[in-house]
Amino acid sequence: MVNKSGFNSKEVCGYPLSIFFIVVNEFCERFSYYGMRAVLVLYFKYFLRWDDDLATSIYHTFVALCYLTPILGAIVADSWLGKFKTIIYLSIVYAIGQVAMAVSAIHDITDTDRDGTPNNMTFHVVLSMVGLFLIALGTGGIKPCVAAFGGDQFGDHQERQRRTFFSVFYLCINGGSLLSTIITPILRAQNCGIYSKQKCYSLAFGVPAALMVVALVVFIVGSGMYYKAKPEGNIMGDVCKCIGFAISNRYKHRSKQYPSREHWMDWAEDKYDKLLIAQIKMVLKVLFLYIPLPMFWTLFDQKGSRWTLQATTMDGNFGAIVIQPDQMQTVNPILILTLVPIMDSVIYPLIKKCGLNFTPLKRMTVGMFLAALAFVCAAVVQIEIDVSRKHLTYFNLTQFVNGMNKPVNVSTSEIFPFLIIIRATFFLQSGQLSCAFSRDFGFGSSYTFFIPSTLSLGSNCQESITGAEDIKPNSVHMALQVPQYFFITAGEVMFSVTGLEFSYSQAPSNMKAVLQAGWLLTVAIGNFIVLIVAEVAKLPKQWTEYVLFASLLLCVCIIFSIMAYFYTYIDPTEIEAKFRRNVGDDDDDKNDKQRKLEMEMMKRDLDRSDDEHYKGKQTKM
Ligand SMILES: C[C@H](N)C(=O)N[C@@H](CC(=O)O)C(=O)O
Repeated sequence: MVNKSGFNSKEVCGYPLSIFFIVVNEFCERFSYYGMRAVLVLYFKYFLRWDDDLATSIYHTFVALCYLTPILGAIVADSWLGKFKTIIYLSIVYAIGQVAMAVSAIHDITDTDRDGTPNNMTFHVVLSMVGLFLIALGTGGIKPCVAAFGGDQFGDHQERQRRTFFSVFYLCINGGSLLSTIITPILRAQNCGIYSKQKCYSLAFGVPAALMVVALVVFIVGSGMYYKAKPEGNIMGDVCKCIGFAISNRYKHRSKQYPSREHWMDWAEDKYDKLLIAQIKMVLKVLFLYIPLPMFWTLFDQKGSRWTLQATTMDGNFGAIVIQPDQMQTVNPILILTLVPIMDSVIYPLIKKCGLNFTPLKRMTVGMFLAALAFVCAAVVQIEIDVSRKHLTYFNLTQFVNGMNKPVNVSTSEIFPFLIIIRATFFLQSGQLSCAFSRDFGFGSSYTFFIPSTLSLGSNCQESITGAEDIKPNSVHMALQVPQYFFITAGEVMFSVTGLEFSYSQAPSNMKAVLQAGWLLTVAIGNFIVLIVAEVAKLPKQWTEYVLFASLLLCVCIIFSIMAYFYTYIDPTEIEAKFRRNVGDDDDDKNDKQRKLEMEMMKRDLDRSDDEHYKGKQTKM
């Protein structure tokens, strides 16, 4: 197949062979990212010994950084290295970051007294922060490049195949996320260590690190097959310069003696191309609409922090299997994989059949509302938990009272025979003699065991050890989190999937990446808002914080619906074509005056947005 730039690529069933490598790369990379992210907040809390607030703050700072760096990646790729090299270099940075995380979680490195806890916590904190910074740089930097690089592999005649590629790409993201969110919490729950045993965070970070190396190798293997477009120049820089010039020119001509112009961007006309100005106006219109959006992400991304911490105080025993608190996050990709097809093939067509025009902005508004509802559910669950228990912890706190007149060493290993139940085996040792006994634990329970003075070490001590329950096991079941996951994921489908499509359709051809970067920026800001609200509000009860977030999103949802009502959909391709016809056509026999008149009319059209409508009709909201 020869694509638009004359590049000859191998094809399989009408698809460029090269996309196979890109899709596998994405699967492994998302596995790596979501796998590491799933256990991150618990690593902060139980390995680094941070409190819930600090763990939540650093978690959201990290996520925010991951969504800030795409701008950097897009600039580097477009104006300097090109997408291929950017992906390779930043993937190496990313893999190094993941390895640093895995090493930072090996407690034996600094566990000089071999009691299972690190003795130099600063080493672990610094190494993990460096690791997280490199991961944020890597994952964010390649984010805008990989999907676009995949899109580049298709020729103009392969529109249908390109669309299918993006669907498969999205499925790979969620497939990778689903699998890793199941696997890494299992790895994290194991005990491992050289001298003493600890929860195996090193393995939970090590496997994502290995997957990132696999992602890189797969991408490099496909190297000879890719179409590698040359960097197109820094469009983001051009946009900023043009806006900067419009503002400074407007300021220079602020005196009344200068006639005003229809739009403030028109002040850039003295230096910049009219087409570029028209394209920037389209982008600004959408960016203005983005202003309330971060609040959605503020709630959405708390799945990995507050909701996971909430799950640690709940009972994960589902009969045949025991679900780890961090594994509850898998409900999101599972629901995504089921809800997206249901929405597309049943719900939306049904709404259309009822005669309702469920436009993208209406869907996004409903998505916000559903996310607010999810937090109301989270608040109700939290009240239930607070009523059921006072001491909240997932990990079993166990202490021993030694009735013998000699010191006894106690060590433990937890066994998960395919996650059937949490069973801990304790080894008691004094000199050469030892014995073992096992107990089943409920989630969150705490026990004190009594070692009787008559205990005979060296024989079976299963029956001799008695225990008293200090803290009852968590009684509120993790299944109660399913409604909040359902609403937040339904919200994600309506808000995020629609929003991405909306941004793409409303962006001028050369500025789709700019709008994608703007979209990702809303995610970053949303994560910063979590920090600000949590810090400023400092609410004593967790459920009140959930209610506060739900109320804030509800207010923002109302503001967004009003803004959306006044938005009129445009068709950027048509507007661009009109401009090109008029600006670049030297053979045109129209005289300058007439051409100028037409240009003015089009500009007015664009400013008022009353000639182009969503799907050819006047569509508000
Ligand atoms: C796993 C999420 N449901 C998902 O689809 N995430 C996307 C979009 C995003 O959050 O950036 C992804 O990881 O690319």
